[in-house]
Amino acid sequence: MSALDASTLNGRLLFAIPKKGRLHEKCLTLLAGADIQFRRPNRLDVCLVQNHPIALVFLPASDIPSFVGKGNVDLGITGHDVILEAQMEAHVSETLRLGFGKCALQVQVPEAAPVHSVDALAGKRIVTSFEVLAGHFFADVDKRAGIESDDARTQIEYVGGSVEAACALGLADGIVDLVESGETMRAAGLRPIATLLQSEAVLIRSSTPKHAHLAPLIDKITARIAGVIAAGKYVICQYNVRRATLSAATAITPGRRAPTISPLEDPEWVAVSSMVERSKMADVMDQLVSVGAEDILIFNLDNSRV
Ligand SMILES: Nc1ncnc2c1ncn2[C@@H]1O[C@H](COP(=O)(O)OP(=O)(O)OP(=O)(O)O)[C@@H](O)[C@H]1O
Ligand SMILES: O=P(O)(O)OC[C@H]1O[C@H](OP(=O)(O)OP(=O)(O)O)[C@H](O)[C@@H]1O
Repeated sequence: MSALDASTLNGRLLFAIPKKGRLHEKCLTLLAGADIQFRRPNRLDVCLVQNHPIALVFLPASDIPSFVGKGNVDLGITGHDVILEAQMEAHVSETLRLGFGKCALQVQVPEAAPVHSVDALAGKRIVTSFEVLAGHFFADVDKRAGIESDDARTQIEYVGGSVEAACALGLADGIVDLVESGETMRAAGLRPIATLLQSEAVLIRSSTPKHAHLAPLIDKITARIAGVIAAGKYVICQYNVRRATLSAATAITPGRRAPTISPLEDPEWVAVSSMVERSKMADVMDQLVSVGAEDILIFNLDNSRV
């Protein structure tokens, strides 16, 4: 392919994807599920989609909120946390929660430190990659502690990564960092004392889009991605049940709109098919057995439009 220039991108919907890190691979899986086809040339952070008038732009997750918020890019996937850190929440609409990249932003201190609430960190040193959110949070802590002079305020120091090492290195009394499994925190000998926010990956678009003609394509891509997410979230539960206990069974599997009920050769029995949340599947099957359902089968969904 020849080198990209602005005219190649003209008229295309620009869709920002995290170029590396925790969200990257999951985004590629989503794009494949939505049949967004592309080949990314080595080292190029912009590439053309083959089957839609879209160009993918691979950017650091933390830069995506401002690109979308300022309207330079039409659509993006990033973390809810970095939208708040970039102070872009008024400039982007979070149109879909994507169900991955779930984590919490927490204040952490060394296991052995005699610190049990954030108030004990007032005026101390905090290291973080989230200096805006940590700054606002500790401004409140300082206020509660009656700290007014600039010299006495909690010091917020930015680092770009490996935040968890800061206390052991003697650089901080506490850190503000993301926690998912808690493995990194425990390995670094830290414990949480407060949660600033919960986050997950989200699909975002500009609140003040520059390219009105792209709205239908944005809606179509959003619907496709929603379908892929729903397909991962739900399973199809199918079973046979006596007509006499049908209402008890369908109360357990009401479906998203209504269950599908089909007659069987035996007039006393019906077959029921219904969408069930994957996380509730085992519980639902136990309950169906308890009301006399038989031949209970679960099917995965490859894709959906619900
Ligand atoms: N441990 C985690 N579990 C789940 N989601 C996470 C986790 N860490 C980060 N995230 C989410 O992924 C986003 C990107 O974080 P990640 O650490 O991958 O950044 P990055 O773009 O690779 O930058 P860097 O490598 O410079 O830290 C975060 O803003 C957050 O929403
Ligand atoms: O609770 P856990 O499951 O251990 O995940 C938390 C870790 O994940 C993130 O860092 P990442 O590994 O993405 O690397 P980074 O430190 O370079 O940002 C975050 O900054 C924590 O360090």
